[in-house]
Amino acid sequence: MISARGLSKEFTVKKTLTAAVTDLTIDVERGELVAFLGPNGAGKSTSLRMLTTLLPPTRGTATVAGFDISTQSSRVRSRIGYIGQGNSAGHNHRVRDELLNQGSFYGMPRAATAKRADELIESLGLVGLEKRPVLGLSGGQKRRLDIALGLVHSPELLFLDEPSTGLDPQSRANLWQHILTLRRQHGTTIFVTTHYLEEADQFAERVMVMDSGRMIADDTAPALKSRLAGDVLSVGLRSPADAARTTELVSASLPNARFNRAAHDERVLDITLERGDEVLPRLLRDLDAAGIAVRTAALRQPTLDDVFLALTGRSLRDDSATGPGSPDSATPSLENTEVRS
Ligand SMILES: Nc1ncnc2c1ncn2[C@@H]1O[C@H](COP(=O)(O)OP(=O)(O)OP(=O)(O)O)[C@@H](O)[C@H]1O
Repeated sequence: MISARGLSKEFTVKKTLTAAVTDLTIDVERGELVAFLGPNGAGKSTSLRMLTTLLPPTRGTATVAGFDISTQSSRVRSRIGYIGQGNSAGHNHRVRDELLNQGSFYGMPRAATAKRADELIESLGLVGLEKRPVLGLSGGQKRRLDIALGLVHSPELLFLDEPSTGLDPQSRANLWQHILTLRRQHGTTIFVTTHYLEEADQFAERVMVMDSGRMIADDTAPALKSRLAGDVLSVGLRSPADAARTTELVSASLPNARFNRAAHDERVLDITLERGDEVLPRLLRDLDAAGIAVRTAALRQPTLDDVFLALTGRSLRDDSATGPGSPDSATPSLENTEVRS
């Protein structure tokens, strides 16, 4: 469904060159659900915009749904759905009319559009809201309408750029249920960017991780976790100095262990290691013998954030903490900047 080779995009703003995406080479099979992860500014949206023909690549090639993104862009567009960040602006059009308009935009016959609109209203939980102006929808309802709009022309492939950002946990869970149902019913290939690692872990069968414009991992979540991240032993100590002594002591006996201070509390040390369950009792004895008091100790299975930490030495969670749309997020402020590519 997607085959990209060396896809790259550079922007020049005020004579400064930004390599937003460098050498993106991926293959996505029909029916796959792929989560595309990365911190703010990693190049996820730019990749999506190239694959959806919205942005011409600086270098490289790609075919999407069987057609070349550069030379056959209208054929690509007619076969894909793209739901960008914050698609449905608040306006007075009614939900069902929006869907009908979208159908005519794609040149669909009116009767077929009406049938499709009603199917989508049903399957995306918008029944009862058909005549409601878009302005009057909740955040979760708007996102579901966005997805319905992206699906009117029955695309084989759906690109979703951070569909659940800004939604409360319940609406996020609900949105994902709809996405999964669509996929089950129609076999739609789904390519989704998200800041929520748990979502990628739980729902995607394949995870791609991007950092600084480059793809740094591409596998199933369990494979990435077992290959790149060990168990994480989180030890709560009395002081940052005790955390430093613990780091020294543990690294002497476990040279492969990796250490990370919790961002929220300098006294909490996360130790990434293998066979944490076997190591924990011995480690507690050693710390006790060294006179280091342990306040708390918890062992957990690795997460995708641990994978990112292992790959880059940074936490994806910390990088993403600002979230899109926040003052610290570079991309939205550039959205209207004129650029030369
Ligand atoms: N239109 C543009 N003009 C100039 N630079 C841009 C433009 N769009 C993106 N960039 C830059 O390209 C890099 C990648 O941005 P991109 O939006 O693709 O990242 P992202 O991973 O989608 O981030 P986010 O998670 O915040 O949406 C960033 O350094 C960004 O500032």
